[in-house]
Amino acid sequence: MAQQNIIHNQLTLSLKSAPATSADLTIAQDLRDTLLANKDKAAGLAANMIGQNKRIIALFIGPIPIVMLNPVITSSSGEYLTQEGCLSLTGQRSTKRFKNITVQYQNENLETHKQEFSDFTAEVIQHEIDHCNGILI
Ligand SMILES: CSCC[C@H](NC=O)C(=O)O
Repeated sequence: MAQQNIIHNQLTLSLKSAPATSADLTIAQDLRDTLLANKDKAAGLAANMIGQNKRIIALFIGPIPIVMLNPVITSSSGEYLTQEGCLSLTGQRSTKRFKNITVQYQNENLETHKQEFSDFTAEVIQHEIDHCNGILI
């Protein structure tokens, strides 16, 4: 369980991540620790940003760091254009996002949840799921 370095290699970050299993819970803890260690500059992280190609993301919902394994967007609405940055890249880039999303994921106890998110939280989740698919802004 420890904070890890954020990687910036775009070739590595362009790989699609594999499904997460119960064998990957240490990665989930490391990702949460790394997010907390970067709380002044990061809203969210994906596991491939710490060199682990597994479908795990972490993000702040208010002050609370939330970890999601195998997140999938099951519905979305309200497309808009926005500008985003990324800890693994420099500068800001334009990207399309949805204002409202429904996400199915497993928590760190491997329990399945289905939840709706909106606005900035939804934007961060979309950004991190893109990372799981090897997509950078
Ligand atoms: C608005 S989405 C921005 C997400 C970004 N994290 C990188 O994966 C960050 O700045 O935390």
